[in-house]
Amino acid sequence: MILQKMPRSSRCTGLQWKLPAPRYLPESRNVMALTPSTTRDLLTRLGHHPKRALGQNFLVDANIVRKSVSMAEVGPSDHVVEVGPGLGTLTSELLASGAKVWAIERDARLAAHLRDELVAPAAAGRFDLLEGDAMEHPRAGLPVEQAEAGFKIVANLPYAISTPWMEAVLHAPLPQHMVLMLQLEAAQRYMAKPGTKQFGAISIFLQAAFDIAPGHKVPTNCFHPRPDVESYLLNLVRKPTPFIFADPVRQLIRACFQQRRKQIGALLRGKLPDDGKAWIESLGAWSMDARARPEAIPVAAWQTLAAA
Ligand SMILES: C[S@@+](CC[C@H](N)C(=O)[O-])C[C@H]1O[C@@H](n2cnc3c(N)ncnc32)[C@H](O)[C@@H]1O
Repeated sequence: MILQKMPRSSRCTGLQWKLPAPRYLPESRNVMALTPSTTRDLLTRLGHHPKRALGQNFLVDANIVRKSVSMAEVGPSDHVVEVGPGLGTLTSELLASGAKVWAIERDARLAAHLRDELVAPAAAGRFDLLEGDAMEHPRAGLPVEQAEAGFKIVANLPYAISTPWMEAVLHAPLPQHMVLMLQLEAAQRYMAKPGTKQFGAISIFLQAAFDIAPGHKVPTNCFHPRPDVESYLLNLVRKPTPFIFADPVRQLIRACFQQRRKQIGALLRGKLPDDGKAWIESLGAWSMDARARPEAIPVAAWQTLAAA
């Protein structure tokens, strides 16, 4: 499905975004407006029933699609990773921006559809599709040299893998920018501040490397079929000096949050050569001591644990 003549007004209630003009793929072979009914028709034509296990809730709102691409400021020189292109809705808009897209899709039927529809002359050489599991290829097969030179990620993620996938992505080389559709609850955990119930290991790993730019709640009627949960479009911009936690430190932090009501002094006993005493002393800079609970300790303090 190639998008054209997208409606300017959002079908989703409550969203008042200033939108760029729609962009088109000039050589489209199968022109179709993006609406719930055209999406249903396409699924019928493909004989495809959305799979709950693969989180197949397809975007049916052109404004959200355009907004995702414009939030990531995608342009012709960009290399963009997309996880789960599905019917190719977001992919088409990414390609229309002139970017090179590296996508990974697990569903064989959808992958075949994408190969048929998106290897259009307009996108020739700019669409690289891997059929497989994003947990095995979190960057969709983007070559390491290209990843090091710079890339972005724009995706409507399968919600079931969002956190382990995010953990995998938070290793070097990091994307410059990520715009991700997520379950609202997951987004709230990623954005959580210390001292809140949602603050956890993933909040620390993510916020050490990325600044959180303004995002948006997305209503369930922007998808077909409608998901049971609320969604959020998360906008993440890599920090000028991003911090990446080494795996052993991540394990230690995760272990601390598994007993989040315990005091940090007790949690680190036997886990570090000096039982973490020197690091705990350094928590004084944040007016904390051995009695602090993991959820109260700020991201900057956790970063110094790497040196302990
Ligand atoms: C929420 S849908 C998004 C589809 C499309 N991008 C859209 O916005 O309409 C998630 C997509 O991810 C695919 N998917 C699910 N698990 C996956 C995995 N482990 N690796 C790669 N793709 C996966 C699904 O088949 C589906 O196409």
